[in-house]
Amino acid sequence: MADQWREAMEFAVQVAKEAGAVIREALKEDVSVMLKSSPADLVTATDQKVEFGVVYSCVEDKMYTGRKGKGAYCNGQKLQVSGQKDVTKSMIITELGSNRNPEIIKIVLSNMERLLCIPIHGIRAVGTAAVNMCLVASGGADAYYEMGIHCWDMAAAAVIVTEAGGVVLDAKGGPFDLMSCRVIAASSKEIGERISKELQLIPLVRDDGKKE
Ligand SMILES: O=P([O-])([O-])O[C@@H]1[C@@H](O)[C@H](O)[C@@H](O)[C@H](O)[C@@H]1O
Ligand SMILES: [Mg+2]
Repeated sequence: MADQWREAMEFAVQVAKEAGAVIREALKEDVSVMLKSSPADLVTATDQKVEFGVVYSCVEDKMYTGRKGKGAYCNGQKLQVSGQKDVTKSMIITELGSNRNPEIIKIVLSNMERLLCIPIHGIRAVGTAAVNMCLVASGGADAYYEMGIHCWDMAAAAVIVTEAGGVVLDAKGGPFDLMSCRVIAASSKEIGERISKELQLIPLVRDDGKKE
């Protein structure tokens, strides 16, 4: 796993340099620094725009990478979303999340119920936002949505999804907002927007602390 992290680090440093970003010394240090500071994904932004993302799924030993305008890859193989547009044929990933407030749990479950009743084909939960989004990028699922996650959960994978031909949207529809703590990643705009119509929003505190 350390080798994979080093590879991710080297890729990150190389792309960041090309993008003219200032690289923090910590990024060049030992892999253990990264393991402490970034558990699942690694991302560097230029002018507040995400340029590239790396997600490493240690369970499967899969390294997902995506770079704006240059495509998305898994272990070197080009990624492409399923392209599914028909929500009734869609396999959707979501998570139960970590919030144990009974009112929030009710919303999470009722959102799943509404989607199942459209009907959609099925729902899966893999366990982590970053890998869920990469599954959409690789065509293994047609969409993923979640509310209550953070910018570090989705920044890297958002590039990977869009570079694989998918879309990232806000959970209420409209443009994706990295600081909003919610996302829909989909294989097509049609499926993403259809899902957003069914979702009751969960009250959240944004990552940047701004009011909605
Ligand atoms: O354990 P935690 O960091 O609060 O939160 C988890 C996230 O890290 C994960 O990416 C998300 O998809 C899960 O649903 C869960 O919420
Ligand atoms: Mg987390």
